[in-house]
Amino acid sequence: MPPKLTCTCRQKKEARVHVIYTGGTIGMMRDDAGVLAPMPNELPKRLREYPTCHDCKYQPTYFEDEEPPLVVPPVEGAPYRVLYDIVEYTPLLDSSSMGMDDWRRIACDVGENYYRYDGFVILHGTDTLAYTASALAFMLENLGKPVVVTGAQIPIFETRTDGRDNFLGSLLVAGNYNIPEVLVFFGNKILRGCRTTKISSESFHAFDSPNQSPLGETGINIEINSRQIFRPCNLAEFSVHDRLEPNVSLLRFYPGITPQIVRGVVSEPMRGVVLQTFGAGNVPTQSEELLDELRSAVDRGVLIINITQCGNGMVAPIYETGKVLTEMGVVPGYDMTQEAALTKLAYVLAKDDWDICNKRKVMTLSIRGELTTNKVAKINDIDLVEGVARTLHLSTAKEREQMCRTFFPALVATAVLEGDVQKLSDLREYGADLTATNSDGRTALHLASYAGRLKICCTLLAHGCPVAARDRFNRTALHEAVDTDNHLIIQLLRQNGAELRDPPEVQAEVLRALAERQACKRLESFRLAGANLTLADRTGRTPLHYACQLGHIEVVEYLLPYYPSRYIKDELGMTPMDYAKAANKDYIVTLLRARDKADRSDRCLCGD
Ligand SMILES: NC(=O)C[C@H](N)C(=O)O
Repeated sequence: MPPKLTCTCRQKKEARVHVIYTGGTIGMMRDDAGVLAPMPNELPKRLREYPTCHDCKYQPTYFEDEEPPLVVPPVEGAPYRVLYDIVEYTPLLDSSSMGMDDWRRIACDVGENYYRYDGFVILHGTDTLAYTASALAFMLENLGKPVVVTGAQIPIFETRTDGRDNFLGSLLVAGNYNIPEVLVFFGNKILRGCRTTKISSESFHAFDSPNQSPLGETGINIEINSRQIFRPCNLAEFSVHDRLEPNVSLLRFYPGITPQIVRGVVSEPMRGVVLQTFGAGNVPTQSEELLDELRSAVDRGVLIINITQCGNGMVAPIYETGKVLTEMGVVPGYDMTQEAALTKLAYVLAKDDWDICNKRKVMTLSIRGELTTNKVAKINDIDLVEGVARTLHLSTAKEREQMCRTFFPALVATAVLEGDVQKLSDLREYGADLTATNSDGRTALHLASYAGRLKICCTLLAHGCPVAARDRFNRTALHEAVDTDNHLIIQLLRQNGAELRDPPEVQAEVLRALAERQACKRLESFRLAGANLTLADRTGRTPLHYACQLGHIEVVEYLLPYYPSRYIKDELGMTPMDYAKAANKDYIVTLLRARDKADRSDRCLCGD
């Protein structure tokens, strides 16, 4: 029999928050010498006695078999009354003593209680709080509820404590806001967990997220910047990834660092290393020995990530001293904090079903909003690709490749139609195949020729897009350029070896129709594309025969220079002149005679 609720249902607007108390200053007490140490069983007991932390008059809804929950006193503007319970860890730890096993324990406890609560608060020491918050952000996959990590600089039992505000603020955020992220609430700021770093050992504003503005702030009101929230665009079920690779390390460069020190860090059994380099990602390049240590580690399969020592900004390949790392296969970590880079590396390396290429790739992508890459900033379409990869839960290289095969042609087509050469190059760099064909067998070059995009045609040809590719209607890019009378593109394609290659009888029919329709511009397009304007149809008649018979003066004038002989006879033995005379096209007869005269005098001048 399920346990009974003390109220028939949750009729009241209540939210349930599960608090996990791991240790840290927030719950510590001072001994006579003023030294702080954790005190087991004190925090939950005392909180019931603090009117600011527990409203003893409120009748909460809870199951008969559980302890009555604590209740946050009413807060103006908060939609829900927050009920909370606390589980206390044994032993309570100063966060300096915490490690991967503790992150795993917290993640699993969140996992086990996930569906019973609306949100979670983790009470934690401040010293390594940013590491735990970052690790949880990666380990809690497809998180759909807030998990707020907080602590204090002064214990909650003391008069000047910051712990009470941090604790209550965290409870309110966890119970009232739909923020599906691991957050850090500290000193009135709501920060993304995997962007956070500790910046002060004394200030109440002990945390900051250097490359990302806060997700919210508390003042008179709680203000949430909803645009900043990282919302997973999928409906996948929440899960805990509880494995982490322990053999990961941080290596901070400093002037004078020796190859031996580098070797000590990157050698067996190390599987991943985060380099904290100078400025925009630079290392000393004078020592080949030092670079060789890194190079051979990468070759052995050690996943090495490059982040900056600077509090602000990101690694970017703008200096020779930084480029050397990228060239040897060190992966840029952009603007990740050291906490995010290390914990992400431990998480990614423990994904046994991902191959090394995929692991390297994921390290450069934002999977929880932990980094900004200049690539993503440069081209929004790639956000789309990443978004779709996340939505579809694509994690293996093969799955991503399949998705890209579907997506890239559409993105390439957009870049082609917009004439955006930069976007096209970005897409290519990102893995798009510019020579690919769609289901109709058409290439990007077909489209660019049709759309009249000369520069795009040049780029595509330079990247090996086949000039002679025929679609399922047997048409080439040259046909597209002819059909749109784009003479510059026709010439470009011809210079690159394009040919019409249509059967002569087909070409002759087309040219006849053009002469009849007086389409001189199109005739010129065909000529530039390599067509022979004197081609005769099945009756032996050329375009000039038809133009003369119909009296199309402009067409006759256009065609004449391309006819070395105007006395071509059709199957009836008739020349163009015969047709002009028979149809009484006197002006054309005059034109043809004038042309004969001019030819004769040309021949005399040449001495023929
Ligand atoms: N303010 C604190 O919580 C510092 C403490 N040493 C800890 O990290 O557990």
